[in-house]
Amino acid sequence: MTNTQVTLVQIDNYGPWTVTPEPRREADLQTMQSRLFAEISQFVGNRGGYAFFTRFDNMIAVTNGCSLEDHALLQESIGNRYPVTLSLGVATGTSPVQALADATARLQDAGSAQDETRRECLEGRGIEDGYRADDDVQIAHFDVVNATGNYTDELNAFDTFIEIEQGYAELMRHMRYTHDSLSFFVGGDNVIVVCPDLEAADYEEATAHVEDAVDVEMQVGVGRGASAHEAGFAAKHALETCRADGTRVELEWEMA
Ligand SMILES: Nc1nc2c(ncn2[C@@H]2O[C@H](COP(=O)(O)OP(=O)(O)OP(=O)(O)O)[C@@H](O)[C@H]2O)c(=O)[nH]1
Repeated sequence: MTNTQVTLVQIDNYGPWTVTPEPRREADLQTMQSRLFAEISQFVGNRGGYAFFTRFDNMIAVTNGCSLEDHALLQESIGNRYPVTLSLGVATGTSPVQALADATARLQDAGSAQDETRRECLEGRGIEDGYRADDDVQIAHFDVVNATGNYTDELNAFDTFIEIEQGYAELMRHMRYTHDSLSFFVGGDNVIVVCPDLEAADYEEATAHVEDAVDVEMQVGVGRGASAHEAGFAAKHALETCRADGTRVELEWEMA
């Protein structure tokens, strides 16, 4: 049974900061946001987690394997080196959506994202040592079938972007509302989805739904593991099998 540990990362009082004492140069904001994401991705990734940039002012991470002490160290390190601070909400659950909802509620209870007195909060709890299992995380790695041949080498780059984003938008909504899963665009034509215990039929249904709705064909490899990295790495191998065999869904634990 999955037990996903999810961390909501929120930049403290970021909206006001972007316009105080007057609006800051957009390129500087973009540079800082992407550097912050890189920091969080590296910090969490070194501990087996995955971080997703989502809206940049709010980022979401799968942090199985990261303790609350690790989270506090991340806050301290960012606070020492950047002009902004981070608040973190942490929660766990069999449903990634519910875990994220709980992590969000922890931060919302601590104060508004734009409350200048709410800084560097660390709220919630993670999975205690001794309670981890090898199948705590299920990750599905989706990708558009032959994106290069159908889109990248055929359409102008913006029209390709629209097609890929349409596929992502349909998939993310469907996985959220039908399969209790969190989907994140990670670049190119790839979407990484953090899932509860789903089966092959669920993934078959999801890819068929996206193709019916927006005419974008996807394939998916799925893995399980004690951490996002372990599950995600297994998913990447399963996706390689889709590419090699022309199959649409491969579950790493059901592969020969
Ligand atoms: N983040 C991430 N991006 C990837 C990964 N693999 C491929 N990509 C991105 O996806 C783009 C397209 O590569 P592929 O998905 O291999 O190409 P394709 O044309 O869709 O071919 P098939 O997947 O074999 O159908 C690349 O340019 C990368 O940007 C991955 O594991 N992670």
